[in-house]
Amino acid sequence: MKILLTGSTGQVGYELERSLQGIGEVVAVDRSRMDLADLDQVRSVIRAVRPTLIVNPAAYTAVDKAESEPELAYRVNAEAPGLMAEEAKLLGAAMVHYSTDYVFDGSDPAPRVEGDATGPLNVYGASKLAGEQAIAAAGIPHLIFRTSWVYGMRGKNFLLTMLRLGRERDELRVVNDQHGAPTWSRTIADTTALMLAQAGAPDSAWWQQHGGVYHLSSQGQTTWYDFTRAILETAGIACSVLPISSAEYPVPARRPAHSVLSSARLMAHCRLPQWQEALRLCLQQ
Ligand SMILES: NC(=O)C1=CN([C@@H]2O[C@H](COP(=O)(O)OP(=O)(O)OC[C@H]3O[C@@H](n4cnc5c(N)ncnc54)[C@H](OP(=O)(O)O)[C@@H]3O)[C@@H](O)[C@H]2O)C=CC1
Ligand SMILES: Cc1cn([C@H]2C[C@H](O)[C@@H](COP(=O)(O)OP(=O)(O)O[C@H]3O[C@@H](C)C(=O)[C@@H](O)[C@H]3O)O2)c(=O)[nH]c1=O
Ligand SMILES: [Mg+2]
Repeated sequence: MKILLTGSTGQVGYELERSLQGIGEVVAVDRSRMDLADLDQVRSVIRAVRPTLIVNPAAYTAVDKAESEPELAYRVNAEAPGLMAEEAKLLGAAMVHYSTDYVFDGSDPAPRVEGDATGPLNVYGASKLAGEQAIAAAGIPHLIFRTSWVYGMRGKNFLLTMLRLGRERDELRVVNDQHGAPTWSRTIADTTALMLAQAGAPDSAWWQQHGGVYHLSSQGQTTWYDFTRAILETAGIACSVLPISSAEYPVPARRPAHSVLSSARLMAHCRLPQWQEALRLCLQQ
């Protein structure tokens, strides 16, 4: 199996490059080789590589910036994945894609299941939802993993931000009214590989039976405030943390209050760690 992997410089893409080695021959392309904002380039790279499987963790992930760059966010998060799916169809290839808890409006505190009504509150979430819909519309074998609050020891993420700020400052103010599940990039990559090992080639019956959208998050839930406390405590950093409301932390994009995902569908296939366990393992690296 020949795998075209995008976004290999990102948190999830970096881990995938390693996790997918056992699944097939990985052709990793970064932005310099395939810019998702350049749809002609996306098409020509896919036609040159001729993959059996496209794995697409590349995305426009700057949630606040997206509010002032909606066109670019939609091109990268919706049009490019839609085009990848159309090209996959021509090749008889399958596609793995990633989406977000921010497709939900967060009004319901109960964990969201895959079929629940969506209602993104911000441009990023809306553009990611449009990407999901474009892939589904192509009618190809596909897996879309919706994950949440991704962190790891590289790239830009909340964990690294808090480790830095916690060392620099005496006190942090962190929102305590947004609920979700922090998810380690390695959990996402390893789970992807596990599912692909079960799935087999794009023409196998597995895709018909088990394809579609899956929620993929750590188990349990927390708030950004409690996550920060756990990060600092686990890393042994002394810094006081003050819980605040979202209103006290003004930013351009609205975030959902409750975006906990139920990963029950996925857990019929594999195990997912508690968020505290994954955090501990990540910080041990
Ligand atoms: N980060 C999070 O908290 C969450 C992420 N997700 C989803 O998970 C997936 C993986 O996210 P994650 O790894 O965290 O994202 P990162 O922000 O860590 O990485 C994004 C990747 O996309 C690449 N990229 C961005 N714009 C372009 C472009 N125009 N052309 C080519 N490549 C581009 C980046 O390249 P470069 O290094 O050149 O910028 C980088 O490799 C995404 O689909 C995201 O929407 C879902 C929930 C939470
Ligand atoms: C740095 C900082 C942030 N915050 C708040 C802002 C925000 O509400 C929350 C988290 O900050 P972030 O900017 O990391 O959050 P955000 O960029 O919204 O993270 C999201 O990214 C996208 C890509 C996703 O798909 C989501 O699942 C989610 O992970 O913490 C504080 O309250 N205090 C602080 O000192
Ligand atoms: Mg962010």
